[in-house]
Amino acid sequence: MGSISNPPSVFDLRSSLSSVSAPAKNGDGAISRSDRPMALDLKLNQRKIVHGDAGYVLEDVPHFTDYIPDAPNYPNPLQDNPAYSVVKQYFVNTDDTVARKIVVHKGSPRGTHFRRAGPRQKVYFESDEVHACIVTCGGLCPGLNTVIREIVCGLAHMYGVTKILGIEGGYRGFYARNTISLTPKSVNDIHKRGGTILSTSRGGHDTSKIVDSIQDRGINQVYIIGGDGTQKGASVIFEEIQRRGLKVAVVGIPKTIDNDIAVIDKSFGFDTAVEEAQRAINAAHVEAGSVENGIGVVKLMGRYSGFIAMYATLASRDVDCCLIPESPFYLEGKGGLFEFIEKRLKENGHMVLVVAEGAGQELIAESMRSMNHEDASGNKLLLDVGLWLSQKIKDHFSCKGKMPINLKYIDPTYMIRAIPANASDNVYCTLLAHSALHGAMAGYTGFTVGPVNGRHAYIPFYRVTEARNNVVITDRMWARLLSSTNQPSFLTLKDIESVRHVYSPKYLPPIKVPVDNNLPNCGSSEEHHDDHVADESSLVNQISGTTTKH
Ligand SMILES: Nc1ncnc2c1ncn2[C@@H]1O[C@H](COP(=O)(O)OP(=O)(O)OP(=O)(O)O)[C@@H](O)[C@H]1O
Ligand SMILES: O=P(O)(O)OC[C@H]1O[C@](O)(CO)[C@@H](O)[C@@H]1O
Ligand SMILES: [Mg+2]
Repeated sequence: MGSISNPPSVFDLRSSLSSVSAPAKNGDGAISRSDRPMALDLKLNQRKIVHGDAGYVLEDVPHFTDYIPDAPNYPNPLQDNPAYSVVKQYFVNTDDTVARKIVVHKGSPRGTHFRRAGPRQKVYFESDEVHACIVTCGGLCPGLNTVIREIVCGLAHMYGVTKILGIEGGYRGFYARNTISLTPKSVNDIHKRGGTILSTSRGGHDTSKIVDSIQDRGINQVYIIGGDGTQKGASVIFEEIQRRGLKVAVVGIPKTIDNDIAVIDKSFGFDTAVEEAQRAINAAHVEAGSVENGIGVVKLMGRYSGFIAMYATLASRDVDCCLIPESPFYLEGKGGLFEFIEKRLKENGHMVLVVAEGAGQELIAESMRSMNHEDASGNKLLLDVGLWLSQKIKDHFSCKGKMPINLKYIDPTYMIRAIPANASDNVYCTLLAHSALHGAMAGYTGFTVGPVNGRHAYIPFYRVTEARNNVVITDRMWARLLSSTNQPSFLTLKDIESVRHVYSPKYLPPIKVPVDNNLPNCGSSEEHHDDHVADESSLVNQISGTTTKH
């Protein structure tokens, strides 16, 4: 496939380890601790990067043979399976890779690629040797049970695996709970239920206790379903397993209702959540449209990323304003939210506002002077922006001389994630589960599965854990939203330039917030805030829209 380069932080494990003399192994095929060569320790956890012609780069995932050079392999039993053996080219070509970027220019380098997911001709487990386990961590997401079901049924029906354990209650279940046996019969109907039959948790990641439990139980395939935190946890479990020289495949299946996992096209359950959010937005629209100066406020999930709010808004077309964590906003003065609400009420007599739970946190902190609480996993605990914003709007319009309003606040947050997956998410979950188990059977480990530009791929853990997927407010999708709602962008040209250069909510420049500590604030809405005065330049016009919404 091309030459392998060795820049300082990059090196090819397979070629380097082939020069390490084969160490002694214990009964389960693992290299015993005392016999493990130093070279192995030093070369573990390095990235596998292969360079090819014309700027081609493969960011490969680890394989058993990287640290167990003489791991035996066997023909894939699928070749004798009547359902699959008739499929032309059922097995993936070992050289198939998936491009990270598909929009390219003449002469641009071929760029980063990932190994294509799917069944291989050779497997590194015999069917009766496999002892798999499945764990779900983090928050709920539609489709969790479908993924569990499809891993169990896929392993059983395609590879004849009979030993599959469910780890209950997330990571801490490895060392603090009993396991449950999973069979195709016991999981048959679970995709019709929301939640996870294995239950889940935050916190409790104790790497050595988890790996001890895996080793003690003789587990050799670990399927870990969860979000960004879970994938970080899976990555350190994999590192420890590799350090101990165990033949154990560690596979991450990305789960996040917020759609904030990098590289993959979309996370499962996201479409279902967006669909369910429509019901709340419809209710807000009906309520707002049935009274004079009605305002419907809907809070949707999205801790750091506003994808659910953005897509729910775009899908609904009833939303007048969408606020997300990535796009700072302000309330008072020219170009502020209150001015926009007043304008829209005068034009239409009602309006709907969708706010992602992570939006406006700095504004709330400013007026409440409290923040920085964390959950068991270390995630920031958010202040309730929906309640806060509703109160602020009510206070503003209750001032003498302002128009009377009728505001209804709808908070469907948990309702959009505690439901079963819709049809397309269910199919997507099947593909994820199959990609995961084909990869584990083929000896790959330390990877996350997911679609990249429509093709399923094996992605190294570091790729999905080192950055978060955010709505890019200088991209066309956010511009589409702004032109659909015709809301102000709340940004100056300077802000736009800053987000272009360093895109991440935590790097957003501090926004000058009008003083709003005294409730209710009946200050003049004519007050000018120069930092936010809408600039008439073409860029601002392009993203803020100018026409009236009906
Ligand atoms: N950096 C980390 N290293 C090891 N384990 C981690 C790390 N971050 C999180 N975890 C563990 O991963 C599990 C899930 O993390 P978290 O609660 O952040 O949810 P998540 O996987 O990000 O899902 P969600 O999308 O619901 O937030 C927890 O048990 C937590 O202890
Ligand atoms: O209340 P819990 O279970 O901690 O989950 C809430 C969080 O989980 C998510 O759904 C996913 O991270 C966020 O949108 C939300 O902030
Ligand atoms: Mg998370």
